[in-house]
Amino acid sequence: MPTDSPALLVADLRKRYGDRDVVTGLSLRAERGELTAVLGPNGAGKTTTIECCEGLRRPDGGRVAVLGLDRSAPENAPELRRRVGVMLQEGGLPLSPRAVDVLEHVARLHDRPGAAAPLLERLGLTAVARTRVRHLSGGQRQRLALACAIVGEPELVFLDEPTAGLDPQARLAVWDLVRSLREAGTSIVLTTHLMTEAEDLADRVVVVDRGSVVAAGTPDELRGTPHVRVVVPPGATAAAVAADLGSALAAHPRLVTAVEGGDVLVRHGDGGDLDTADLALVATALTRAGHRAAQVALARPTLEDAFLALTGRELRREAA
Ligand SMILES: Nc1ncnc2c1ncn2[C@@H]1O[C@H](COP(=O)(O)OP(=O)(O)OP(=O)(O)O)[C@@H](O)[C@H]1O
Repeated sequence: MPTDSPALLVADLRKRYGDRDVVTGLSLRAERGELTAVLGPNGAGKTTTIECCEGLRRPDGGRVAVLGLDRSAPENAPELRRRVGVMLQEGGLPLSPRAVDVLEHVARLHDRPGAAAPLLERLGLTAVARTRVRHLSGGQRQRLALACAIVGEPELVFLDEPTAGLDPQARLAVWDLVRSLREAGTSIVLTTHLMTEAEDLADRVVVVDRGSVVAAGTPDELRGTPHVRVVVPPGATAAAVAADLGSALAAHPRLVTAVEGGDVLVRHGDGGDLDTADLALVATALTRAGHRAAQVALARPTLEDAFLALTGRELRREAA
């Protein structure tokens, strides 16, 4: 069995529902011991992709290798069930048993499970441990589903939108747990449409839009470098301010001016970081060009900005 294989390798994955192509040649790689976030708007195909990786859906094309094992080979299924944890978006929990019984049942399916009680405590579920699943709130069920995914101490865990619908306190508890799993060396593949979740937790982010990967890298790589953002004052147009600023900065050819999203951005032509000295240069140039009312700031692009730049659409919008 290969030991240097990545936690997950997806190559040219394709899936259609009826006559609709939902995953259209998607390839990604998640390294062992890392947290890989699959980030994309609602409907981008994240769940479909992850369910193909979990063995819950049969792809129409492409290959999936999990921990170096071919996902489509039936003989690998028992081993993958032991070594991989899965948290489904809808929970997939039986409704009649009590929460603790579900968790202990799942734990017994694994070779070396962790203890149920500390996990319930960590996820704020101790008080409802003896409550039947059907009487748990949506957020409590979701946390129980997370507990079930990790109680077997799997090498790789798939978390499909683990914090969707949770209140801020429960969300922080889940993030905390996910961080400590990652620190303990578990490989994690997490889908999310929350930019902050990807930004704060992930070693690497795979950005998915309309069924394929549009970018992949560390959060820093995807965000790009700090730039100076000029908010155009009322009565002026971004194009006019950019043109005036470009002329005023002509003595500094490394500073490149462009219009983006209604603002004027100044970047390093060679891709380097801008600093406060560059900010001062831009502010002085704006004053010289007669745009004294413009607001200038050193800005670090967010993943939201990166997504907008890549797709021309906002992350929080439904995929068309
Ligand atoms: N079983 C199904 N039958 C038909 N269409 C489906 C099915 N499951 C998903 N779809 C459609 O496929 C597209 C991708 O859905 P998917 O759930 O994979 O996206 P997603 O990125 O996970 O979105 P979300 O963040 O909302 O969960 C959506 O348009 C969805 O309506």
